Amino acid sequence: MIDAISFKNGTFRYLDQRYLPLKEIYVETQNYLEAIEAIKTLAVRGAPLIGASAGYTVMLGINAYKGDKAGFPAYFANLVAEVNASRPTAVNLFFATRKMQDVYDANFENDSLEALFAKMTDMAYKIHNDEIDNCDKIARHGVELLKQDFADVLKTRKLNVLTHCNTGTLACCGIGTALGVIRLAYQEGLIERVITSESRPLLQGLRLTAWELEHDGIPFASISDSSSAILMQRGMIDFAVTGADRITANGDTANKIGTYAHAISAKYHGLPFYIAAPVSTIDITMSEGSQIPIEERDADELRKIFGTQVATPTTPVVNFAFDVTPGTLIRGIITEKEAVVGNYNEGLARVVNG
Ligand SMILES: CSC[C@H]1O[C@H](OP(=O)(O)O)[C@H](O)[C@@H]1O
Repeated sequence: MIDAISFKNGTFRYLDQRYLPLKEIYVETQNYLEAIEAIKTLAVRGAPLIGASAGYTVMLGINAYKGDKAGFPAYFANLVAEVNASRPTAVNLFFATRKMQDVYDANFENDSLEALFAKMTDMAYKIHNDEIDNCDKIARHGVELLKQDFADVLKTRKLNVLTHCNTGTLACCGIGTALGVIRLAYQEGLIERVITSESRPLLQGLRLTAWELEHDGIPFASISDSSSAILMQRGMIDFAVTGADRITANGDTANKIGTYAHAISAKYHGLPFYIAAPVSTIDITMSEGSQIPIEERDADELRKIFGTQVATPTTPVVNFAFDVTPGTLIRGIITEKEAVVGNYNEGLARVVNG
């Protein structure tokens, strides 16, 4: 499996995804500010991977602390605030720093700093390992839902699936969320071909998902984001499944920009649209999607294509990195605990609190 991130002997190591698929460049750092920059610049990206990286980033910051116990609370509070400020939409980041905060809250008073840091290190590894395990469970629940929804079609043929952005090992630590469902479905003979939309402007689909599928030998074709409607119209797509960065209590889902357009087109063509995501992506403190902070990124991400100027430097740009798909457009939200089909307020509360 691709080694997207790891943490060993106080060093955070990551595959810099900005250079994929043409170059595989690994970076090692013990500096938490460098790790934060890697998250900000999408050198490491993908909601579950951002969460795992945030846990390790907190560990880098803790390991750099040279003061006494009395000074640690203020240092730790600032460290968590800096990590939380790296990217606003993927709730997994805040889920991870919350888990590290919980270990601090439960143990700071009675533990030495050394004992506390050992427990926080364990938590950082747990966050990462849990996301790896979650992918396998999500994949299983997703395949069972596909077998249920396409029972008749699967008697005579395999399915063609659209996915957006990258939700594989590069984004999720394990086999992936949406791409994990696709990988297992392919292994079990359900999938004919994967359609990967390029995911402008940073091309996570064209660069990263294509690289992972090519690596696996799974049949696929890449398309421009605006091509999904004609492929649906021509019967070249049977369903779509994507990941998520934040899912609110009613099932509204923030994901890579372009997801909403695919979901509208799927609805128009009568095709099911699924979301695959771990429970760490569900934020039931938010009742609906309009509350989700949507990251706006630098205008040059559109004006340039990987360093090549394609628009004038003064071209006005609106560059939302995510959009929100209403739960009403989503057939099912597939988590590691179960696939929630409709009635999201009740079902998502069940998987979060259960
Ligand atoms: C399962 S990864 C979730 C999510 O993260 C990606 O965003 P980014 O590449 O900006 O980190 C994309 O929205 C994926 O679907």
